[in-house]
Amino acid sequence: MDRIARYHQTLINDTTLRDGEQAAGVAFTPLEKCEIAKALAQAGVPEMEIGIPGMGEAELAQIELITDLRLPVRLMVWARMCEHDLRAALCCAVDLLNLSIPVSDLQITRKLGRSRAWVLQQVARYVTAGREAGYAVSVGMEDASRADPAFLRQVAQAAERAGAERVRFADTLGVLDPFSTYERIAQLRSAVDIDIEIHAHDDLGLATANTLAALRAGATHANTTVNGIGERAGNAALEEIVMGLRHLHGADIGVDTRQLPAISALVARASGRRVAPGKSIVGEAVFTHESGLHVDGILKDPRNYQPFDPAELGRAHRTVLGKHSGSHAVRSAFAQLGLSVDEQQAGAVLLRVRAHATHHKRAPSDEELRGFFLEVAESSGVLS
Ligand SMILES: CC(=O)SCCNC(=O)CCNC(=O)[C@H](O)C(C)(C)COP(=O)(O)OP(=O)(O)OC[C@H]1O[C@@H](n2cnc3c(N)ncnc32)[C@H](O)[C@@H]1OP(=O)(O)O
Ligand SMILES: O=C(O)CCC(=O)C(=O)O
Repeated sequence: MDRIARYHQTLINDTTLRDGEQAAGVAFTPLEKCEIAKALAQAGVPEMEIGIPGMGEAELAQIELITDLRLPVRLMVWARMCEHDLRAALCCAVDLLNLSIPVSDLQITRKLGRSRAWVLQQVARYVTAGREAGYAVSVGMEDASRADPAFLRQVAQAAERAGAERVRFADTLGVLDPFSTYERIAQLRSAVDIDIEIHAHDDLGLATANTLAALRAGATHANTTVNGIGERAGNAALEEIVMGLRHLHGADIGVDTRQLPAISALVARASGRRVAPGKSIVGEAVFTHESGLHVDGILKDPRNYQPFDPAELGRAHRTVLGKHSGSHAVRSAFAQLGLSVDEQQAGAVLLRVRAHATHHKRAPSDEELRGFFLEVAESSGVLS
């Protein structure tokens, strides 16, 4: 299959409701979980990881509320490869079990106190058990990025032999870059025929870049979270992956991007994690322009300073006046207020705008701009 055709098959598995909720201090109410699941489904996200059954009754009840919604999406739950978690997971009416096991020598020995041979046995045993119970199974390879690549291949092959439909390559600590991600996923791709999901963390700010690199190398699924929330620095952001695939890889994966800002706001409210103004795609300020040359360019043709059309997100460009404004911006701002200023007056207003911005650290209001206009007009004798 050619590269473009493959990207069009890329599927999002959104884990806002599992890894997203693992962000320290985040705890969704059952209603919030349902609202987020509904919003994601409505936007066309095809698959979601919705919780951890092994956490007990309350989490199981929340999972059931979501499965009862009968959303047109595949649902997954996360479980360790142990009897306790498997038993709990088998209570869930979901399509997919993600059965997780650490695969780096460090975590196998220092966390589990086990051996590689034990890991391979667990994979065969738990994948078989999940399949026999009638579920599709993904094997979550925790800390895959720090694992010996040869052993990782063995784990993935054991998963495939036992009937798993997918392996999840977890860069648990966000320690890869796009080049190393590409190599690791390409190696895995040549070792198994089953689906490969990339789960990238953002500790070095590379989760989105690494996810896109993994997809280019042959991963079929991308694990994302809304606003990139998740453990520590978080995960690859849903909105970045969807827009990145569209604009960098020419692949539209069927997610309605106009719904992303509202979903971002919903998750920000429910998680208590505010979205930074400059957060790509969904940040409040990412289509707001102040700098003189940029505003001049935008006014002449928005494409001069437009990585993509904000209308794709149901958003629009906005210009504001501030310390870095130029005369075209000033004259345009006044024209919008129905006031006309000449070149010289624009220069005089600009000095006031700069002083105002430095002092108040915000753009002047319309009222304040009218005040500047009057001051400048008076001092230039227009109103005398
Ligand atoms: C990288 C990731 O994000 S993986 C997802 C992690 N998510 C979470 O931890 C959030 C939810 N977690 C929880 O609610 C709880 O931690 C539970 C319910 C999963 C487990 O709780 P508890 O049993 O009380 O113990 P605790 O949280 O300390 O778990 C540690 C145990 O799990 C074991 N363990 C860790 N990962 C695995 C695994 N993939 N397979 C089997 N056992 C595992 C540890 O070795 C340790 O076992 P030990 O007691 O024999 O030393
Ligand atoms: O094992 C998995 O499914 C991945 C778990 C996870 O969240 C991680 O490793 O960061």
